[in-house]
Amino acid sequence: MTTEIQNPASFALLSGLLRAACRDAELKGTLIPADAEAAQRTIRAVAAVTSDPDTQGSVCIPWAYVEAREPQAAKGLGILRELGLIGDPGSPAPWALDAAGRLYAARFFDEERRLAESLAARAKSLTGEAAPTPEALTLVGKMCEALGTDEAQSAAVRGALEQRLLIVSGGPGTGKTTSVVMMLEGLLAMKPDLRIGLAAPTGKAASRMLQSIRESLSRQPLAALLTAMRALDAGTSPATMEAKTIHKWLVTRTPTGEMPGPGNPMALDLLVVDEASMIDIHLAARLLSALSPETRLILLGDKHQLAAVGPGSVFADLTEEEGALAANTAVLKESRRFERGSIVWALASVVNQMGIEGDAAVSAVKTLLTSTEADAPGLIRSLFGTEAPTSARRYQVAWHDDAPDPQTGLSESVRMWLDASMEPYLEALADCTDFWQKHRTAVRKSRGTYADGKLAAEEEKLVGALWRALESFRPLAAQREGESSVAALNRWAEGRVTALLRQKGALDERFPLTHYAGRAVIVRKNDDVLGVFNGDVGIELPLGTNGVADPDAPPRFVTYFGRAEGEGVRVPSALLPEHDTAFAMTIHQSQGSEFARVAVLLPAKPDSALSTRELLYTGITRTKAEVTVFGSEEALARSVSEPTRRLSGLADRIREACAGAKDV
Ligand SMILES: Nc1ncnc2c1ncn2[C@@H]1O[C@H](COP(=O)(O)OP(=O)(O)OP(=O)(O)O)[C@@H](O)[C@H]1O
Repeated sequence: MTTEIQNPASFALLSGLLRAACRDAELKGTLIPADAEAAQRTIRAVAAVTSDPDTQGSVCIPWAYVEAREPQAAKGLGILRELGLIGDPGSPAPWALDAAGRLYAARFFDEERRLAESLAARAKSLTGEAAPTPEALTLVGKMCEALGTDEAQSAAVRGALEQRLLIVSGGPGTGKTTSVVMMLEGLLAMKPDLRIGLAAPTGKAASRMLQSIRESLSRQPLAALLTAMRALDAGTSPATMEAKTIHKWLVTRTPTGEMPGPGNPMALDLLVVDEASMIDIHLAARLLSALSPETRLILLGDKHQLAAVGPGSVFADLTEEEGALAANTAVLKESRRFERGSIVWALASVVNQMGIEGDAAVSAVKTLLTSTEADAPGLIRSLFGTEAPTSARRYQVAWHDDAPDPQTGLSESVRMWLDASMEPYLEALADCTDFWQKHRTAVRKSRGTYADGKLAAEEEKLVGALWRALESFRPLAAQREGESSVAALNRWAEGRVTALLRQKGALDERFPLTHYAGRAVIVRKNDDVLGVFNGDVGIELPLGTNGVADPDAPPRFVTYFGRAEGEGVRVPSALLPEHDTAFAMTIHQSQGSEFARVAVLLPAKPDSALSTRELLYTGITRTKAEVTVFGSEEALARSVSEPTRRLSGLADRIREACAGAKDV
């Protein structure tokens, strides 16, 4: 979200510094007033560019961009250079101008350069002892053959053995996890005591990767990895495997007792990073600086997804076609989730302008979104020459363009969608509420489960159904606040839930309605002790009165976090780290999740800089069955035609660093 992007703040700080230095020079008489005026105008142009929503999240500003806004900027630039405020990269000046005319806050330039150098240093193919053994190569070759992998997936799997740096980009269901499992098998065959780190920008994504590896292993049993996982579970493995957020890895002390960093790398042979498109330039630079040049690094992500909230577009820069890291990059295109020829595959392809571009892509998206199940195959055939897959999952798509009303901030069609999607949730909540009311005074344990085993099992079943109902739908919005926003969706959903509770006499309105049974929440911070992570979604349940009802005490709640396997986790709501209501979430927050019914709310203002191709792509690819897009024709057209514009010189820096990199 624009307000969360940090780099304009840092640019603003620096433009303040520039301004102060100019004033100082003017006072000292080293600048004549006309020059001072030119310099000030230039600084104003820089400030305007950095606060422009179109360039937010950028790491640098092209000088030509500033000049376009302030035609006399070249003169001002000269003055600022003379004052020593803008220098060549590497000079002590607070601003740096690179050879391609990009203006950087010097700290950003330095980060970009350091990141590029460490990537380049590990980009060479491995030779000598680190090179893959013929046995390991044969092993992965056989696995790929048995699975029938295509060239890209086979190259990715082989690449993990042959290189210290591997970047794998692929959309949902393109086989990233399956490939990682085969890579681990091959690497464990070479080194049975492999120290494996799994990392992701969010705790939820990190634990999901471990879970996906286990699930993938159950589909495709592999001897070395299965043995290692079993031994890991039993605590007897020579190998190690741990999943944590990147932030957590960066504060986990190494055997030296110090935090990892330059000169004190993490004690790992391999680090696999998932959801790498969510990593900003600061985090990427920190992560690379804390890795030994010997550690293998595998970055997994989807280059078409939204860029990080923070500055930079690291993953997109690394996977640039014909970029310097092309030999280290594999792009997986064959999605098993959205099969070639299916409607979501077609939509994602047109949004990403693959095969169809420009205005044709805009009109194709509109036609596809308004097609019926009967006419979609013919349409897809005419657009792509592709037949609908016979085994494809059935998907439904729709689009509504009615405007939000000022009172609710939602359009009528969004409200209807939400009401229909919430029906099973409200039914499940009604069943739960009846149960809780019936057993109001039954004795409960600290986390709200009933002391009586039979009651506990019955409640777990009802709560499980409530959880599944919540996980079956999710409205996703581009905006947090205002019209067509997460806040407006949450207000509407909250109204429905509280109305049900009120009707059942289960709402104590003497107290503020911050907590109530059935409230969906999303955790904003990791808490390792409680075992909940940033991005985890839970449902508040009443804690009960434990047989001693105090009529004046405010009701207490626990938050239930469902798990794919086994019983959910219950955490007293009073202990929860920072969290928000989450019947709806931002498209940013939805990365890495999927739901049967998805609504994608485009920004209400058609010219909003939030409407980007990456936003629409990320939103529609969260679906498992149905996706409905809500937004005006203008907002939809802009979302298809506007790619995210993040300006950075990382691809150039990597090219320079690779050209100068010595053999590792
Ligand atoms: N080469 C292949 N041939 C057939 N099926 C495959 C192949 N590779 C992966 N699959 C299957 O495709 C499905 C999706 O694969 P996988 O979970 O590895 O994708 P992913 O890219 O990790 O997905 P996501 O990260 O979006 O969950 C799985 O059922 C997997 O078994």
